[in-house]
Amino acid sequence: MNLKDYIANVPDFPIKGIQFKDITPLIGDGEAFRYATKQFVDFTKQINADIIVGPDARGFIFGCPVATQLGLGFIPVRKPGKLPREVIEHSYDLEYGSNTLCLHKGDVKPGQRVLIIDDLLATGGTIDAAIHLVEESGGEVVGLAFLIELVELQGRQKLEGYNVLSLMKF
Ligand SMILES: O=P(O)(O)OC[C@H]1O[C@H](OP(=O)(O)OP(=O)(O)O)[C@H](O)[C@@H]1O
Ligand SMILES: Nc1ncnc2[nH]cnc12
Repeated sequence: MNLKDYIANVPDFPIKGIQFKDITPLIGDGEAFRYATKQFVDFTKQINADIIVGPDARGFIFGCPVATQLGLGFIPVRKPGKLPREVIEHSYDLEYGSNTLCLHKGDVKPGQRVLIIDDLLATGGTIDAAIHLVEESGGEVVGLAFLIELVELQGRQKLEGYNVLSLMKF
């Protein structure tokens, strides 16, 4: 299966100059969604992760099915004002703006083997923030998995030393 057939390119969204990669055709197709999830499940087994972390919001779409298929927990990393208990937070820039991500204090346990799953790696700001939060909690980031990597934006440079999987490169 060629997963690229299920990604729509949308020029100038959300602002002029951005080539937005729309994943909704992929997740709207049962076979394509299952195929992508299977790649993530195989990677999770291979690196022996014991918990999945996913950034708000598209990281939830791919992280949750992997967690349920393997009987692992899922921990959300969320945008500000969404998590009800005490959080730790980290701010970052992205391709179109800046943001802050939050993680409930104590959700990731010291020594846990964490796989972070997100839909897309662009500048790497989001994943870098998620890594900071997991490591500040004492978790060990044993893998980073993305559906899409935007190679020109060089997000991978921020991820040296980590085990990175991307299912598609644009
Ligand atoms: O590598 P980066 O430059 O950080 O960009 C990648 C991030 O950007 C998008 O999320 P966005 O913040 O747009 O939020 P959403 O998932 O709620 O749409 C995408 O889902 C990644 O999380
Ligand atoms: N070009 C892009 N397409 C979709 N999501 C993104 N997140 C950051 N850059 C993106």
